Amino acid sequence: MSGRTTALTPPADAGPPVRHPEAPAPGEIIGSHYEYCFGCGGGVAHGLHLETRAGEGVNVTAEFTVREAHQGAPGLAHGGVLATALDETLGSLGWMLRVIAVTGRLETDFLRPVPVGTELHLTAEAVAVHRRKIYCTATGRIGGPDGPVAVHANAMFVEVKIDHFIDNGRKEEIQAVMADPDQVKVARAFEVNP
Ligand SMILES: CCCCC/C=C\C/C=C\C/C=C\C/C=C\CCCC(=O)SCCNC(=O)CCNC(=O)[C@H](O)C(C)(C)COP(=O)(O)OP(=O)(O)OC[C@H]1O[C@@H](n2cnc3c(N)ncnc32)[C@H](O)[C@@H]1OP(=O)(O)O
Repeated sequence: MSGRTTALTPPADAGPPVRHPEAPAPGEIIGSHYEYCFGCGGGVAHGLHLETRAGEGVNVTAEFTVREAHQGAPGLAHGGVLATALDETLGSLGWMLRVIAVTGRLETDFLRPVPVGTELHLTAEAVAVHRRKIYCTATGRIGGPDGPVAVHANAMFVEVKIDHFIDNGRKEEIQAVMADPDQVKVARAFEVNP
């Protein structure tokens, strides 16, 4: 056992999340961070193709249409796919704080079944920051921004440096992204973080 707490309640000395001055403007679409990301990449045929927009605070919204390839039970979305949609939306909060962060812990409540063909409307918000830890929540609603809540997550992301990917990713893919000027631009955007 690591001895670390698994609680998703921020510690008493956590601070409020602060929107970075160079965060994308409210309403701006936050493009995919990686073409082959299962959550947002355009290069993954059966991926979620999630499209995320910046909010006014340290928050984002996103939409995802459940397709045949995303089923668990007949005609219903797989729970893991729904968790992925929440995870991906939460991952985009890094753009609002201008840090790279990976999921440390993700706790998901599944409140309603989600049929194939549903447009799931997602929101995510950072609620507190403690050292490298970002505490956040996300909600997915059926059919529209005010639709019934189908899924909800509480999560804790951990800030990392770009080396997290360079050191741990498979060489083939790392070399390919480093040779792609658009991808290097995405990585650099996070490195300049005053
Ligand atoms: C140029 C090439 C690269 C190009 C890359 C392209 C683009 C990059 C841009 C954006 C990409 C960003 C993210 C991806 C985006 C979206 C996808 C959705 C998000 C994901 O899908 S992402 C994948 C799933 N995710 C992982 O693959 C993480 C695997 N994991 C680890 O890599 C380590 O585990 C890590 C780094 C999490 C921590 O490791 P570490 O050694 O850095 O730090 P440490 O362990 O000290 O933790 C520090 C503090 O967090 C606390 N803490 C940690 N884990 C905890 C837990 N589970 N529960 C409770 N507390 C926890 C500790 O207790 C301590 O707390 P305290 O500060 O209070 O002591």
